Amino acid sequence: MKVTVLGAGAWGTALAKVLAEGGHAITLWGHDAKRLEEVKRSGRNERYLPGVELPKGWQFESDVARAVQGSEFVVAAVPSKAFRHVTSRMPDYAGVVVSVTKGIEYESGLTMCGILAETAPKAKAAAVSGPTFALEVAKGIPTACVVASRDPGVVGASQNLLHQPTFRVYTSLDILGVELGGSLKNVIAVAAGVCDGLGFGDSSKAALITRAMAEIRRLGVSCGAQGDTFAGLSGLGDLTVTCFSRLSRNRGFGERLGKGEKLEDVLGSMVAVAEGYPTARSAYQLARKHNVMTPVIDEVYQMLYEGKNVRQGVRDLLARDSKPED
Ligand SMILES: NC(=O)c1ccc[n+]([C@@H]2O[C@H](COP(=O)([O-])OP(=O)(O)OC[C@H]3O[C@@H](n4cnc5c(N)ncnc54)[C@H](O)[C@@H]3O)[C@@H](O)[C@H]2O)c1
Ligand SMILES: O=P(O)(O)OC[C@H](O)CO
Repeated sequence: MKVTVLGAGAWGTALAKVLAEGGHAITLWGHDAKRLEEVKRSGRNERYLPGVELPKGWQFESDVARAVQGSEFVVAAVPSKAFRHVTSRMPDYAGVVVSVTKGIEYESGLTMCGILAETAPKAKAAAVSGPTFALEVAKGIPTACVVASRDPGVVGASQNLLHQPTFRVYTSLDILGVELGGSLKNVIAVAAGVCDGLGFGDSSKAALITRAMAEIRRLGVSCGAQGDTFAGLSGLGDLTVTCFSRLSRNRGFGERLGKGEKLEDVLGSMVAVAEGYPTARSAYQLARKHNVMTPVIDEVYQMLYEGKNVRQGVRDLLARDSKPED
């Protein structure tokens, strides 16, 4: 198959490698032509995937419309803040677009496939999520993910495309649930990182994850997703790995805040995207819109957008009224 990958960061490059190893012809698009040229020249993407040798024979393209022309599949792996802009440059594309971006647009409350329906209405949308760190996937370390679409034909074709010996792909028809699971876990991972930065223990984190799972499910179901989806790879799977892994940018972001670094300094020094930062604001707004109780998301939002002290945030979470576990 001819596959275009939009996004030459860690995840786009890692998936392009997986797909190339599966025998597909890759065109890689990146918004930074100079960096793309460097990847082409060196056969590596050292900035985002250090030490990983890339397969040969890829096409490199810095124009979106040209990049997607003639491709049966597009994998969209750009940061959520750029998703609307990038996909609006392929308005007539009518093949399958698999979004692997995790986020919720603040202005519209839409997930990436919701945006795609506006920017590329002829495209057939699918979304991937699950416990998948780019560096691990690029090194062939086994994992599994879920691909979702409302169209069973699209979901089957996307599964066939992505499934590789060390990259196991399950299917789902709950595209909203899969997208929300992958997006909301990033906000919780920031909270998990704060716990690490404050020197809390594994028990603290397990308690946080379990209670956060309840609120992700509540919010997701209120938005129209299926509750069971959040017990799967895009919910429990992705939440667990992101909250515990040393590789997670979102967890690491929270850890630095927990250790007392200033938000502006942390944001200013990050090379890679931490989607939990913008998603905290979108999720907080979504929870208000649907009138859903989201105590962990609310605390993360207040720490990131209202200057709340991280220790006070933890104290307030623990001081909430006693209640039954539901
Ligand atoms: N890295 C992972 O392990 C992983 C796994 C699953 C999902 N994701 C998701 O994939 C998406 C992309 O993440 P990533 O890890 O590849 O990010 P990254 O930080 O590694 O790379 C970001 C890429 O986006 C580019 N970029 C920055 N601003 C842009 C703009 N305005 N327009 C277009 N491109 C722009 C950068 O040049 C870079 O190539 C995120 O939503 C992330 O949550 C990442
Ligand atoms: O490094 P993070 O925190 O962006 O997480 C990457 C992936 O979403 C993990 O599945």
